[in-house]
Amino acid sequence: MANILIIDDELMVRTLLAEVVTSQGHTAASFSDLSGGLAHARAHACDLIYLDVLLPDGNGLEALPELKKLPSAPEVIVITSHGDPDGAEQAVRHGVWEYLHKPFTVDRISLSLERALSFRHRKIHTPGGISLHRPDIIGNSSALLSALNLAAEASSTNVNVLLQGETGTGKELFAKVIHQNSVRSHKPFVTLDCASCTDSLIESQLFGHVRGAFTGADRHRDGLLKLAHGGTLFLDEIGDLPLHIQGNFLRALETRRFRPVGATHEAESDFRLIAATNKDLHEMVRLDMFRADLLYRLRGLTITLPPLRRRQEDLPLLINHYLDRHCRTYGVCTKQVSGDFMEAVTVYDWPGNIRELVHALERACTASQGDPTLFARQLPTEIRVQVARTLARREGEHGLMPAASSVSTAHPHAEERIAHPASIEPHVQSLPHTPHAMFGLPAAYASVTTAATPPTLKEFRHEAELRYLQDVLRLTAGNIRKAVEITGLSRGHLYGLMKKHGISA
Ligand SMILES: Nc1ncnc2c1ncn2[C@@H]1O[C@H](COP(=O)(O)OP(=O)(O)OP(=O)(O)O)[C@@H](O)[C@H]1O
Repeated sequence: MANILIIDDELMVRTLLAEVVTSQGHTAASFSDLSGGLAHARAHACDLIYLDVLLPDGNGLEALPELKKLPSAPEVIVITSHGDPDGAEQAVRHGVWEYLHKPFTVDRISLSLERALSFRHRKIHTPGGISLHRPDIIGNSSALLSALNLAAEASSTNVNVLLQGETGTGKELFAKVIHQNSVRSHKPFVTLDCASCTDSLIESQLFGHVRGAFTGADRHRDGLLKLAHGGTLFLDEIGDLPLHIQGNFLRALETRRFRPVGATHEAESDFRLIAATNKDLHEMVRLDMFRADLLYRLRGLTITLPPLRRRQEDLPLLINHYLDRHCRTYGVCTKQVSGDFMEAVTVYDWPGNIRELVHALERACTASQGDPTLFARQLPTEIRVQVARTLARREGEHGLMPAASSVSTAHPHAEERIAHPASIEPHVQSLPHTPHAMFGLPAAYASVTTAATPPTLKEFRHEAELRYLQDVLRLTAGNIRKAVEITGLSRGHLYGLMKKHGISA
């Protein structure tokens, strides 16, 4: 049984809310003004407060900071007038559980009450907050955990969710996890990538069409809104939703009613919306490319996913996870990563985020074949080019490279097996290369992006191979046994390459 406080100046609203609350076995205390409600909240522990915005003695939203600090930390449902998106937005920004538009139905109140109390129950009974089942979302950085907390909150509510973040940060993954953890999990999760549909197609994709609605419409077809009934509609790249459809979609979002193309009657669907974008929707609103009222609606709860470069502490976990997966997929031996590999992935800024990391690991995995250790040279060339440039820039700025030992490693054993640049410093002090430059990238790298005629891939490979062999032999002081161990080549292959490049041990 929960204790519910109702603060609303309309008798009808107080009566309706109190009836629903008590019919579900909870207690209700009602007040028509803010001061009476606040006094009650200070004196009695509450689980949930229904709070009207416009009250005779003040604005309910202004009382939110005090209500949130109450020892019982109640959930708050703000009651706003219909068609007041700003009030709704403000309510959400104040961290309230949900907002209800007047007039509301008994069903709507019951549903929101049930969800708010179930959220509270889980919050109170789960140490450290609400749990979220997220086997596919890897990482424990604080930036990711903040996003996961919001996802947990989103999964306990029915509010619209807007996922923001650069490409490859996991927006679709989060959308699925929110759906899977919600009460709608047993219903469909329906996806539409707004960027991949033509303007003419997107309307019938969303709303469906009747037979004969347009040339080629030879039969009635349900749209995605309908298919998502009871479940979740995930609109990816919502910034690409054509302007002329945004109005109809907004209406569907507000009323859960819409008209299929060519139909005379409206259809209904109880869908929950999760939208994603990597565009700046506010800027699009400013440029009249996106409707402001739709943006307000979308932002019931906004989750911004951090780029990988802001959560580098997750790299070891992500690398382990995906290396294991790729090794299983390709049936190759389990891989470890070397210090220079970790350094490279830490220095690189991953503009394609986790998607790019996943592909880079896959390529490294296949490139390394039977070698149990991955080296930086097995990363895609573009990544190594960027790493080389960044390191060179840093060297220019600071006069020296960052210490290799400062780079975290996922596999300390790999470090033991592979001569760590830091551990061979005495050998190389007199050499023109710094330890990093030894296993850095050949000079041809710079010309790839700067020269008028960049080297061919063959020339580039040749130089990289030569430079690598020279560095390994310098590092091992010409010890072929050690060079074989480092390179992972057979003795015969190593000698063959040395001969090709005219190198003697
Ligand atoms: N935290 C994570 N843990 C493990 N894998 C992740 C994580 N985040 C994303 N991924 C993986 O990265 C890839 C890209 O993720 P996803 O498609 O969800 O990104 P997105 O932000 O929706 O990208 P886009 O904006 O380009 O559509 C997927 O393979 C996904 O499984």
